[in-house]
Amino acid sequence: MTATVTLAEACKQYGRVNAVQDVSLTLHAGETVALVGHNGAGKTTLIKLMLGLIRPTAGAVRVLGGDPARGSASARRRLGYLPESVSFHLALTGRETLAFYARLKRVGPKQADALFERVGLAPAAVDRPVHTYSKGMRQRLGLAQALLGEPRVLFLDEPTSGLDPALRRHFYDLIEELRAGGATVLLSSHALSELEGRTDRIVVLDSGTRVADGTLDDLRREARLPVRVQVRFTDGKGQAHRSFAGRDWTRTGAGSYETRVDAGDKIALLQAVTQAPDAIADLAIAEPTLDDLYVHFLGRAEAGR
Ligand SMILES: Nc1ncnc2c1ncn2[C@@H]1O[C@H](COP(=O)(O)OP(=O)(O)OP(=O)(O)O)[C@@H](O)[C@H]1O
Repeated sequence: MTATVTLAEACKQYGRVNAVQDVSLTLHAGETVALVGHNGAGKTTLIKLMLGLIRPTAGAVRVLGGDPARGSASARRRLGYLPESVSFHLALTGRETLAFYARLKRVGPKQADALFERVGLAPAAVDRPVHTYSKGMRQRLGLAQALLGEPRVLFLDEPTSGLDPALRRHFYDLIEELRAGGATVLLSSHALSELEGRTDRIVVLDSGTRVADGTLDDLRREARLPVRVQVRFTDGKGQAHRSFAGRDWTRTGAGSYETRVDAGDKIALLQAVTQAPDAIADLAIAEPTLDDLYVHFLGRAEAGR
């Protein structure tokens, strides 16, 4: 895998605030990485370091083989950025706005026009002033701006906040296309549940420090959180089920019970549970969600302080 972004013990201090502390991180071509963390965890600061908008107080940042803060125009053209709050000149139309950014990136108007279709901005809207746009339309325009010049590395700060489910799905389809085309996509988000299955890797930041980094499976293995097994019995004899298959079960509804089991004991429990198939109307296994993992890693970081 080709590394496109490398941070080596990068730090950024604002006065006494350690916005980013000793973060080492490598992103690769064709990889979608989610950057998650609480408000003020340092996500935007980290993205600005990678964009070269600010310089690290200590450590090193390399993007596409160079120092992004030295910012050669050709290197910048290969980066795309969608900021958390997109603010456009409201009197300009969508087409004028994109043409403005296209000139800055030295991209021809044809490519800019093609992007409207790619991000799903309707032709009827393109020549209307931006002040008439809904939040979703502005976000599409923002994304078109970020995609100008076919960037090799894309930084998207809270890209789906405020978007309805259909728009979010369209947005993730686009991200998948970019990833398949070999781009590196880093997106910061608070919307953990929607990231599951949509990113290759998750990086958790807490108070400027990287506290976890891996695939969802890696994080699950590391966290060793219990798996929830839920069973619905064919009869409603409550008491008899509370110690079913040699475990304690908690009633969750009529005939439904739940128990928590270490990931390593899951198969043995399922074997025990399915010994009496006629007694079981339904069975479900709930792996720890990204929300569960996030709470775990933040709690662990707090305990270490
Ligand atoms: N220009 C700045 N001057 C001073 N402090 C700053 C500056 N930018 C960020 N900070 C501080 O650095 C820390 C990290 O902020 P940052 O915006 O990177 O967090 P974030 O994870 O993006 O937060 P959010 O999810 O709320 O957008 C915060 O304590 C913030 O107050």
